[in-house]
Amino acid sequence: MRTVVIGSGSWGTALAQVLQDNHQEVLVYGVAEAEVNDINENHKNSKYFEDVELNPELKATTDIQCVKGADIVLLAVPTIAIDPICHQINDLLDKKTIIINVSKGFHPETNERMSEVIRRCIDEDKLSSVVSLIGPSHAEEVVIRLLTTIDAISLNNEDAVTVQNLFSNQYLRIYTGNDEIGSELGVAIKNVMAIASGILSGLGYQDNTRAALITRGLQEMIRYGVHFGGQQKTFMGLTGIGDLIVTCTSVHSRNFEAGYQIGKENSVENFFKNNTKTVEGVRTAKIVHRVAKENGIDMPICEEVYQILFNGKLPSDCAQDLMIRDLKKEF
Ligand SMILES: NC(=O)C1=CN([C@@H]2O[C@H](COP(=O)(O)OP(=O)(O)OC[C@H]3O[C@@H](n4cnc5c(N)ncnc54)[C@H](OP(=O)(O)O)[C@@H]3O)[C@@H](O)[C@H]2O)C=CC1
Ligand SMILES: O=C(CO)COP(=O)(O)O
Repeated sequence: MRTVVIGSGSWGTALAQVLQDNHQEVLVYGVAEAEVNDINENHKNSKYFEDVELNPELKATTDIQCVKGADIVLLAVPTIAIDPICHQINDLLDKKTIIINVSKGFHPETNERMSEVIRRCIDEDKLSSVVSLIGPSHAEEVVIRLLTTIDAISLNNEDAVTVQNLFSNQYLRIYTGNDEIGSELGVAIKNVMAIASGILSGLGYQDNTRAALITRGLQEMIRYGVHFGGQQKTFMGLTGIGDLIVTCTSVHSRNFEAGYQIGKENSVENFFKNNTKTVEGVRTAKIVHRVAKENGIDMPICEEVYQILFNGKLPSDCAQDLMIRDLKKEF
């Protein structure tokens, strides 16, 4: 099986290295020449991983033609780039290909999940199926081979098992599943919760508050996911509580880090002025606000994050407002 990884950022590099470690045929395609040269010449991707020595066999290219003849294409670009990238590669694919999605979020205009975007953009005769390879996994840890478990989620079980076998090894364990809706909604919305968790930490709140955020945040994820056809049990798994924990508690999380700065400064101004990182939860907060309103889904934590990011509400006021809402039963 020949795999092309589109995106020479942090997750693309870490996942390509997994395949290289597994002695699979793999090539990274990147738009940034500096990243591609760094991988080929120095066996590093210093922009994302500083001094980490990559598998020296790993190779990268800036030539998109490399997609031709691929059995598997793994898309490791931000959600906003999935639609244009799919249109770009559609003309180059020459057989039924497994497309692996690892992005967490929604299409910025249509609200589609990533699998839906890919199925819309890739011709039916060129697509075997979409497999979402998602779960609690910071690239910074996978790239140094720390033990990690994630899911290969697909409507096509055979392709999910193919991906499971290709990527699994002694430091990465892949489970399969078929609840595409529940899984993709879980990993998208947890990014909003990670921003909330960072905000609360930046404001000075500690362990009790984070436990409350994770527990009540999970209820919001379930409410939203089940409304759109996801299975409740999925949210108890790697793409639900698993991914929620890892991003709400980790210094590696860019969503948490963004929230932390916003909470610390009690303002979004500097974040929006200076941020250059992929912080998917920001766009997701906007979409969840819109969709939840249209569908009458109660998402109080997501709504406060939206108000902070886009309506100028003070983070400290949001934390207090969540506490003084009408009292109710837990379940
Ligand atoms: N990093 C992680 O630990 C994890 C990330 N994810 C998800 O993976 C997705 C990708 O994130 P991640 O790798 O972290 O992001 P990064 O910011 O680390 O890297 C993104 C890469 O995509 C490139 N890129 C952007 N637009 C295009 C395009 N149109 N064509 C080709 N390349 C493009 C960027 O190039 P340039 O440098 O030139 O901007 C960069 O190399 C996100 O949805 C994220 O939520 C999921 C699990 C773990
Ligand atoms: O999705 C992730 C870990 O599972 C990565 O989180 P961040 O995008 O917040 O860094």
